[in-house]
Parts: sequence; C-alpha cells; structure tokens
Amino acid sequence: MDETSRTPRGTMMLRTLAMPADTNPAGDIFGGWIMSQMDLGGAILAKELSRGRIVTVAVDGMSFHRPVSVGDVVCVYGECVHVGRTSLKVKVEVWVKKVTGEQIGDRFCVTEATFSYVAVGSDKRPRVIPRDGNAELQAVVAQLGQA
Ligand SMILES: CC(=O)SCCNC(=O)CCNC(=O)[C@H](O)C(C)(C)COP(=O)(O)OP(=O)(O)OC[C@H]1O[C@@H](n2cnc3c(N)ncnc32)[C@H](O)[C@@H]1OP(=O)(O)O
Repeated sequence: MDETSRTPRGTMMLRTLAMPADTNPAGDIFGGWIMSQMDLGGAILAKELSRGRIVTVAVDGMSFHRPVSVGDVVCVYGECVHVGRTSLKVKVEVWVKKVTGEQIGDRFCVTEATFSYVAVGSDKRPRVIPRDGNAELQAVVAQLGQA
C-alpha cells in the first residue's frame, strides 16, 4: 500500500522536532538519528509490556521511504507484533507531519522496521516476560491470538 494513503499503525510512543543538528551533509535529517528515535520509541513499548529492563537484539526490514526535513514534526508509532518467552517484536513506523511551507498539514510514513527486544535481568541475561497480572501484555497476546 502507498505509505501516504493509510494511517499509522500502533500507538504514538514519541513525538519530537527534527533539528538542524540532526542533518547529514546534504541537509536532510540523518538516518542514524531517525533509527535512534525508532529504537527509543520501540523500547518504551517493550519496557512497558515486559515490565522492566530490555535490550535491543535485532532490527529487521529497515526501509527509508522519504527524507525528513528540518522543522518536520517526527512521530514514532509502535505496535507489538509478537510476544515470546523472553523477547518481543515491535513494528515501528515513523510519520512526519509538515507544519510549515507548501505541504503544511501533510502526514506521511517516512521509515519503518521491526525491532526485537529481549527482557533482561540485573545480570543482563534473558528473563521471562511476566504474564500473570500483566493486563497490558495479556491484551496484546489476546489480540495476536497467542493466548
Ligand atoms: C551491541 C550493542 O550494544 S547493541 C545495543 C544494545 N543491545 C545489547 O547490548 C544486546 C546485546 N546482546 C545480548 O546481550 C544477548 O544477545 C541477549 C541477552 C540479548 C540475548 O542473549 P542470548 O544468549 O542470545 O539469549 P537466548 O538465546 O536465550 O535468546 C533469548 C531470546 O532472544 C531471542 N533472540 C536472540 N537473538 C535474536 C535475534 N538476533 N533476533 C531476534 N530474537 C533473538 C530468542 O529468540 C529468545 O526469545 P524467546 O525467549 O522469546 O524465545
């Protein structure tokens, strides 16, 4: 589907402004900054669902659809698409909202990827993601049909 003709997937986890300090030599926003925002947004969701410390273990299917410009409002959406024993997968999308210029009001998806997070304990080893009493996780598991 054309990324401009749909709505964001998931919940908005982060909203920020693309600043001049985040540009590449061509003047567009640096892809590494966008990936960092994606990891932060996905990690917030993973921490909430797993109720504790997590680490990023993999990133799959990173696609940059359109450039981001200084002054764009950058919104990171996350949706949990898999719950494992100690790991979670979060589909992350970055959407831009134009707030100045000829495109004002336009919203479109600029980047997407799937981030894998592993819940870890204080020893930095994988820990089992708690399900009992974890209503938020239970809701996700039920929605995914993994119950
Ligand atoms: C290097 C960096 O600084 S990157 C940024 C921050 N990230 C990190 O520091 C993480 C570094 N990596 C690690 O510490 C380890 O690889 C750990 C703790 C994440 C995993 O340790 P492992 O011994 O591989 O764990 P183990 O094999 O038991 O797997 C644990 C879970 O991770 C999942 N997993 C492991 N590797 C991957 C991978 N590449 N992609 C997706 N899931 C993975 C497993 O499927 C398993 O999930 P499940 O329990 O839900 O079935």
